[in-house]
Amino acid sequence: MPAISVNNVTKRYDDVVALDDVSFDIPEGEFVVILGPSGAGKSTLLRILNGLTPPTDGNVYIGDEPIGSARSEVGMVFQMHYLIENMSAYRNALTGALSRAGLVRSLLTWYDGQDKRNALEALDTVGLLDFAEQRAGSMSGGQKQRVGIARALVQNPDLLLADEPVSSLDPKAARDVMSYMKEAADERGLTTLASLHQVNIAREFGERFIGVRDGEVVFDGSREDLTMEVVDEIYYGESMDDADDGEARLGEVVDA
Ligand SMILES: Nc1ncnc2c1ncn2[C@@H]1O[C@H](COP(=O)(O)OP(=O)(O)OP(=O)(O)O)[C@@H](O)[C@H]1O
Repeated sequence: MPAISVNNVTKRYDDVVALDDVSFDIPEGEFVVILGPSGAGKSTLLRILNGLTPPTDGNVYIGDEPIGSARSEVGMVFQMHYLIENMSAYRNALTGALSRAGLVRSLLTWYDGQDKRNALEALDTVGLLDFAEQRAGSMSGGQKQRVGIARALVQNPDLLLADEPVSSLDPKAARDVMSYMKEAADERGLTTLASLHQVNIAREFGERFIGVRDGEVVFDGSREDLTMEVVDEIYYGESMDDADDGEARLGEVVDA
């Protein structure tokens, strides 16, 4: 059984078709990168997988459960990390446990010993155990994003979703964050979907690539298949050979 099954999903916002009859399966433990230009539908797809947005048509299964009943199994890392700046990295990571806690425990923000061990282990996974007591607000962008990953891991998800997790970071910090995320996914056998704009970083860490353009899946393949021509097709809707100006526009995307 695939870890994720997306079946004929369409999402309309009034007359905007954000996703148009999208289908794919993802086997357990695969690390998938979603590529596509601004407005292609990447965030919409991740929000549907997280149960935050219902599809207009079609359905999504996480394992054998339809999405909606499986939200706490899904951890999410956002572009804006949404950390509580005046709390320590450890306290922020710990809040990941609340998504699985009952209402009363959540309201009392009461954590048990296992939650605390999980938070420390997750901080260790992202290389921040020595910074556990540091205030999140005083951390670098890359460190904050790693705390965001730790918080998602504390949720003990089966599926990790990341919506442009490194787009606000410089290339070195972006690589660091992606390698911690990949390591965490490998260690824990997590199925992962990350949308990324930096094609070179995507190629380094992705095992499979799904290209989305105008709400449709226009590419689904391996690193070997993700040629410069394919990247241009995903981002510009035409191959380099067909481009009017013939400039190496992939460079714009790679350096973005
Ligand atoms: N809540 C909403 N209401 C109306 N239209 C929306 C809403 N959310 C997304 N859209 C539209 O759906 C389309 C897909 O948007 P989406 O945010 O999924 O794209 P994206 O690929 O994630 O873009 P970006 O890379 O800029 O984040 C766009 O045309 C967008 O304007």
